[in-house]
Formats: sequence, C-alpha cells, structure tokens
Amino acid sequence: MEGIVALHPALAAARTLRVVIAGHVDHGKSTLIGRLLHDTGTLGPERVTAVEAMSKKRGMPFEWSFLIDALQSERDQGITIDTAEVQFRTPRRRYVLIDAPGHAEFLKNMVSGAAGADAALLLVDAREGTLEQSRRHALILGLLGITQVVVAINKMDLVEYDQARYQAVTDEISAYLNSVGITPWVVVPLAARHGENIVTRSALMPWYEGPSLVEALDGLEAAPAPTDRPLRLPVQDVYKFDDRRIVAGRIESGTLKVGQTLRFAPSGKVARIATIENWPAAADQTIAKAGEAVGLTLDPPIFVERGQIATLAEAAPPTATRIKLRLFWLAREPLRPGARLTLRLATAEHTVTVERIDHVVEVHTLETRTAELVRRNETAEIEVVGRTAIAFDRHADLPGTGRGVLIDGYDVVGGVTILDATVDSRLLFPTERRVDAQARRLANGHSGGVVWLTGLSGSGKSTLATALELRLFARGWQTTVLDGDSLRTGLGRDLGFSTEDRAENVRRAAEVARLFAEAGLIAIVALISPERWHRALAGDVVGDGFREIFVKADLAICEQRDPKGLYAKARRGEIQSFTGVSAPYEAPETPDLAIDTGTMPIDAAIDLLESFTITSFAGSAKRVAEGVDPSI
Ligand SMILES: Nc1ncnc2c1ncn2[C@@H]1O[C@H](COP(=O)(O)OS(=O)(=O)O)[C@@H](OP(=O)(O)O)[C@H]1O
Ligand SMILES: Nc1ncnc2c1ncn2[C@@H]1O[C@H](COP(=O)(O)OP(=O)(O)O)[C@@H](O)[C@H]1O
Repeated sequence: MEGIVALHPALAAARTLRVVIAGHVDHGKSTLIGRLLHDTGTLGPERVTAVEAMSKKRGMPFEWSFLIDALQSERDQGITIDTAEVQFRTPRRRYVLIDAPGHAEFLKNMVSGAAGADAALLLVDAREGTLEQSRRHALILGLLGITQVVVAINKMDLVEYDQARYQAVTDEISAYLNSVGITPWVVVPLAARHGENIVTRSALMPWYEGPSLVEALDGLEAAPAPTDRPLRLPVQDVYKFDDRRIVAGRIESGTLKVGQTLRFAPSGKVARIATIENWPAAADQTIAKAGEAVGLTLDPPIFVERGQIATLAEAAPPTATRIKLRLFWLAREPLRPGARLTLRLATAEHTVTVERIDHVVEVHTLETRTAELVRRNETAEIEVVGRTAIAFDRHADLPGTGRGVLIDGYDVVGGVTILDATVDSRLLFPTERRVDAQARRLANGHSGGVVWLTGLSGSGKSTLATALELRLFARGWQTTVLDGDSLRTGLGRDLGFSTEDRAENVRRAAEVARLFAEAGLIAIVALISPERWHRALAGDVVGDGFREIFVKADLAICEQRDPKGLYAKARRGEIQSFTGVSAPYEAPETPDLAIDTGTMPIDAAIDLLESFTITSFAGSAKRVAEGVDPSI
C-alpha cells in the first residue's frame, strides 16, 4: 500500500521508534513532517500530485504543510489513538511521529499512554533561537525522563546557511537542555522546505560534519517494548456487540494470554480472558503484548469500566489514596494546597485534593526550595489525596502507568509523574491508630476474621449466622452479622441479581467485613455469593482471616422450606434470575467447612459452626499454648 501505511499496532510496537516532535508552532513542523514523509519515500507519487494540486488551487508555491491537512482528514481512527500520529519508514526501521500543536496538548499527549515516546525531536528556528515554548518542551521532556533528544535548527536558508548562527543557537539550546538533564544526541542544521540535511547531507552547509536528520534518528535506540514487565492494560472503553461485551485498551506493559485470570485495579474484580478480539480482526489470537491495542471478552462477562487497569493478581499495581507526585505546573493561576483537581492516569480519572507542596524546583538553577504555591512553568513535588483508591505505578518502575495529567474543568493544568504512595491505603493508620491487631487480639481474646456463609436461598445462612452471633456474643466475643437481605436495602440498594451485580454486592460486603475484621470483630457474612469467582473475590478482598462455609441443602429441600415464598414466585416467573431456579449456584469445591442443613438438626449445625469459629479465631497460638482459656 502506498502513501500512509496503516500498520497493525502489534507491528508498530515491535518495530517502530516513537518520536514526539516538539517546538514552536511557527518553526516549520508541518513542513518538516511533509518533507520527512516525502524524502524517505513513504509518500506515494499520488500524494505529491495532490499536494501540488492543492497548492496550485490556493495560488501558492508547492506547500509541504498542506500534506498534513490532507493526512489529518483520513487519519487512522484506531480505537486507542487519540494523538496526531504519522508514520514513515527508513531502510532501518519505521517511525511514528507524534505531533502536538500546542503546549498543553504536547504535555497531555506526552503523558497519555498512547503517545509514550522513545525519543523527541526538538525543532527551533535558526532566526529566533530557543523561545519560551522550546524551553518548556525541554523541561517536560526532562520531567518525563525522555533523554534521547535530537535538535533540529530549521530555516537555515533564512540565515544564509550561516555557521556562526548555527553555533550560537546550538550553544544556547544545549546549555538549556543540559540544565534539565538532557544531552542532545545531535544538533542538525536544516532547511526543511528545501530538503537540506533531511535524508542526505547538504552541500549548502559543508561546514557541518554531523549526520543528516534521518541518519541522526536512525542512530537512536527504540526502548524495548516492556513485554516482560507486569501486565498493565488500562481499560479505554467497553463496547457491546450483540450480546458480547468487549473490553478495549492498549497494553502498556506485559503480556496477556487467553485463559489467564485478570484482576482489575482498583476495583479488585476478577475474570478470565475468554477471547482476544484484535483490531483489525486477527484470527484466533491467544496472546497479546505491550504496545498492542486489544479488545477482550471476559468469562464471566463482568461489568468493568473505563479507567480500571487489567492486571494479573500476582503483580497488581499498588493502590493508595495519598500519593506523592512530581509536577510541572502549566496554568496561569498558581497551585495552592487545598486545590481540588482531576488526576488523569492512563484512562482513569480521580478527584484529588492537593494536601501539601513539599518543594519547588527552580527552573534556572534547578535548586529546590520550600514554597507556599507553585507558579506557572515551575516544577514541584506535591502530595495529593484521592477520594477513593488510586491504582498507580511509580514512574521509575513503569513509566506508562506512572505518569498523568492534572485537569481543572476541561483544562490540562499540569503534568505529573508518580514518585510513590505517601501512605498505603491498605494500612491506613500507622500514625493515627495506636491500637493494632495484636492489641485488639489480646483485649478481645480472639482475632478478627470473616465467617463467610454461602448457600442457596433458604439453605439456612441467616438462621446459622444469627445463631452464631448470639453464641459468640454470649462468650464475650466481638461480632456482627452482615446479611445479604439487609445489605441490599442500603449498601447495595443500586444492585440487582445479574452475575456482575452479585459480584459487586459480594465485593462491597467483603470490603465492609474486612473493616470489621481489622477492627477486631468476627464478621459473619450470609450471602448467597453463588459463583466460585464471587467467593474468590471475597477471599481476595478479605485476605488471611477469610473462612468459607458451605451451607448445604438440596434445592428440593430449600424449595420445600421456602421461608419467604420466593421459590414459588420464581417458579411462576415472577422473579427473574433466581438462584437455583433460573440462575446458577456453584457449590464450593473445597470449603473450610460444609454444613449439611438438610440432614443435620439446627442445634447440631450451630454447635458445629461455633466450634469451627472458635478453633479458627480464638486467641493467638501463643496464648493457647500457654494454656490461657481462649474463651475468656
Ligand atoms: N433473583 C434472586 N436470586 C436470589 N435471591 C434473590 C433474588 N431476588 C431476591 N432475592 C433475595 O435476595 C437475597 C439474596 O441476596 P444476596 O445478597 O445474598 O445475593 S448474592 O450473594 O448477591 O447473590 C435472598 O435472600 P436469602 O433467601 O436469605 O438468600 C432473597 O431474599
Ligand atoms: N439445619 C438447619 N439449619 C438452618 N436452617 C434450617 C435447618 N433446618 C431447617 N432450617 C430452616 O430453613 C430455613 C432457612 O432460612 P434462612 O436461614 O432464611 O435461609 P437463607 O438465609 O439461606 O435464605 C429456616 O426457616 C430454618 O428454620
């Protein structure tokens, strides 16, 4: 195919160098891009004819920058591409040029996963030198750790190809780049309009001994696609096709395979990858890697939203509500503690409040100083607190998911890289809380934990749960019951009985149960939690103190008991998706305890559950070994 080659994202990821073009708007970016495409032979002759025709129509000499307009309108609209990207080839490899018209767009594109660049091409005008905008771009490159930078000094024709001018601008821009930690790879003098020093070295600048622009780019190294790093697939969108739900996004890092169990962060939902639906369609794909845009179908088809990050359980990203950021502030108004902003990380958006400004970095001297506010174009380290858990990576570990932008209303007001969590939200209280699990255990005579009762409606979960609560209470234990029926009138009142809604119901109950367990109580949960993955999710949320109790009774028995008349209603079709009748119940394969209420009398069932609970949570092993009565 001639002209602009629409590469499959997988190919592009494996072979291309992603180069972001930075520079002042008037410094000739469009012309340079047009030239690069033409002079490298990427452009078919019909394109040149089209540009010629367009130039003629507008009564102008041949104008390379029209090419960009022409390309813009037919740009690849792939599901994950939201930056202006053009591609070209040299004999060595393929390139994606990422263009961003303005300053905020540049920053936004630089930090969004789609634009993750290996290198930058910084364009300056030979007549004007390093303008404010070039400096800001350079600062942002420094902030993002993009150190492979080629500088092109354009419009050398307008300074008579003067070596002294080239040298002066080179010295100026190099000094600035050095101050933000970047050593330019090479500084190429160009006349993009005339193609001087684009592919071959120019005869008009014999004093210049370095490589042409394309030679310089070919000398750069592509950062290896982070396929061997932890999986991070930020969910960009969820599409519904027929009855299928396709979760789409671009893999930032890692590899995924059909059959693997994904965990979504920060929600904690889990589901297996059923199929990979690639775009454009590739038959029977079973594996996908960093850089690829993929669509996945899940089993079960759980409800996930844009902003969640698909990961593997063993290498999930940390979550926290307080994080420390390195910031580049763009807005005219200074940033002050207390500001409420939106933090966009990959595809997620979080409402955050700026808690403190640790220090500001002086742009000119790069020294740090304490400050009450961060002014426009200053770099700073700040701490923000989110309203809910934020899944993130440290920029130093995984740049793709470790950077973002701050947004105020619709405006991008800052670019950030994540330094670390300030406080791990899972261990929220190291300073404020003076009572730890050990102290609670000693005071209560038992540790906190979760007794999770699963079973059909009418199997006896509520009966056993309330009876156990009473027995434990009589022993002086701290305990409470969380019953599905009651929770659904408050905490889960927005939820129905689809498999996803049940999972969400389970997740919420598990989160609450975990809080109770951390506070030292035995939380007795009575929830149908019908599918295995629902209970696995609960176990994941709760962690160590989780015990799964199968309250077993045949469907026929439950139906005969029918304490609430629900089975009769379900049989008459008055209730949809009723567990055991028109929705599945998967019995636990290896529960911690199974109680057959169909054969065991109620009192015996309660005795069994009580002794199991006491054995599980009484005192610490040490206290028991010392002969202390665990029931005190
Ligand atoms: N369609 C359908 N399927 C199952 N159950 C239904 C349904 N509609 C209403 N109910 C009533 O809701 C109670 C189950 O809620 P849970 O929160 O335990 O269910 S789940 O864990 O989310 O599956 C359940 O209570 P229990 O009988 O105590 O189990 C019912 O009273
Ligand atoms: N061994 C038993 N254990 C628990 N409940 C039993 C047992 N035998 C009979 N039942 C009866 O079964 C019914 C179970 O209802 P419930 O506890 O509300 O179930 P669930 O909460 O699982 O829907 C109650 O009426 C209870 O008296």
